[in-house]
Amino acid sequence: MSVNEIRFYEPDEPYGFLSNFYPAPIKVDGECWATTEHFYHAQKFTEPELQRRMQTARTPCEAFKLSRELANFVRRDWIDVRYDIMHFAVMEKFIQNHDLCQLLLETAPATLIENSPCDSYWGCGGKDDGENKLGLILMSVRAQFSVRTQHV
Ligand SMILES: Nc1c(N[C@@H]2O[C@H](COP(=O)(O)O)[C@@H](O)[C@H]2O)[nH]c(=O)[nH]c1=O
Repeated sequence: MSVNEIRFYEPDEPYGFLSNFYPAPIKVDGECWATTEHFYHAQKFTEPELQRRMQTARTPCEAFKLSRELANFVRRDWIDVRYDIMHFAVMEKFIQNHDLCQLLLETAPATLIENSPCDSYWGCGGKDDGENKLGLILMSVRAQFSVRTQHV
């Protein structure tokens, strides 16, 4: 692995704080979410009851699995809105968790890559040719915080 590149995936591995499964709580419109993963999956649903089930999932993995079991109820425009929702969630994660924001800034200028063998949209995918959208969002958020820090 090049020093110019940081790969992350599981929350308990090195750089695991970059994962959405990492326990970094956020509060949105007065509602608390244990991880960005809980929040992200809840946004797939319009029914408050289903959102609640995501919010109260015991682990991010449980929210992930539950959202797949409820695939028939996912909002129709999900593919169109998921990127912006993820960007919002990741931004909030680092706005609201200052220690993690500092760690994120310390990863610069490395390229951040979600090392997911099974996700070629959010991660690098099995053949390392995925879109790595989560890594791109993290770098975009890092750049925004970096600019803010320079102007303080
Ligand atoms: N599957 C996975 C991670 N990948 C995460 O799964 C989410 C993708 O959800 P979806 O858009 O429904 O396919 C997204 O947050 C992505 O970063 N991360 C982890 O630590 N462990 C996992 O097992």
